[in-house]
Amino acid sequence: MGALVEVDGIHVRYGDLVALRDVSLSVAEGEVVCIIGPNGAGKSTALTAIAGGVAPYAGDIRVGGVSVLGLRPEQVARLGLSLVPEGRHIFGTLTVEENLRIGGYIQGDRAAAKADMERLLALFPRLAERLRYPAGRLSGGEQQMLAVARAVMTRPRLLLVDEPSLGLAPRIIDQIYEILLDLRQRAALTLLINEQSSNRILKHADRIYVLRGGRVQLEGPAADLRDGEAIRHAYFGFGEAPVAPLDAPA
Ligand SMILES: Nc1ncnc2c1ncn2[C@@H]1O[C@H](COP(=O)(O)OP(=O)(O)OP(=O)(O)O)[C@@H](O)[C@H]1O
Repeated sequence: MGALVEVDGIHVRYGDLVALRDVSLSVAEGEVVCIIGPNGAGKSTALTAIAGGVAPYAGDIRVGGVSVLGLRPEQVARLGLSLVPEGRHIFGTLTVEENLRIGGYIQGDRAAAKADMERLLALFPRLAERLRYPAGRLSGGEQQMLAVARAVMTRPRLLLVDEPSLGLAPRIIDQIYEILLDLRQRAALTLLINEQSSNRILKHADRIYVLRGGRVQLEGPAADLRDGEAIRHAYFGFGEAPVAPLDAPA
């Protein structure tokens, strides 16, 4: 069997702006793959394209061997994919429990959804303590946990997560990653994660793609890139002075 996700030379534009140029990437079943890159590199566009939210004008994207071109996002979701978008998009006026039920509703099987919710709440004790809170009152980290938990309630085999660290304290980011990696084991999840900075990711990912200016500048096993030098060059451009340390806030 081929890779679970195969992105094959895609080009994406918004009007006159070309956001992705000839981007190819793949994610094998069970892998944790991370796309890193600065603001505007095209990371969100890549995830959105895989999830069927924006159509490439050239190239192909296959999930589980099926081309997603021409499919609506809900049809792509049925191939076993769930996207946790940047900014989380939880329903702020609904309770934590209601948000999770929506994920379960999408899955369809009520008994299985109930069992899933119980298992997930054991993994997310902070959510379990706040089941009846309006989700909009949760902290940023708790909202991120809820967004991940809700996505997992749809029983995906592939979870796409757009910048899970954004705006969160280091300790909370570590917790989110612990949970993501735990879910990878327990729920047999394959993960494709966008991040702006690389230090945590190099610890957790199997493979890395560096995107800048809409192009893949570098790809490789995280273990080969740990010293950070190749990533710095790809991230900032050869011959250009780094404008900020990789992990400095944007
Ligand atoms: N809906 C849209 N309409 C027009 N331009 C867009 C749209 N979405 C993204 N862009 C542009 O496409 C380029 C890539 O954006 P994208 O959000 O994919 O980058 P990113 O790497 O995810 O950046 P960030 O880390 O800031 O989210 C940027 O120049 C952005 O302004």
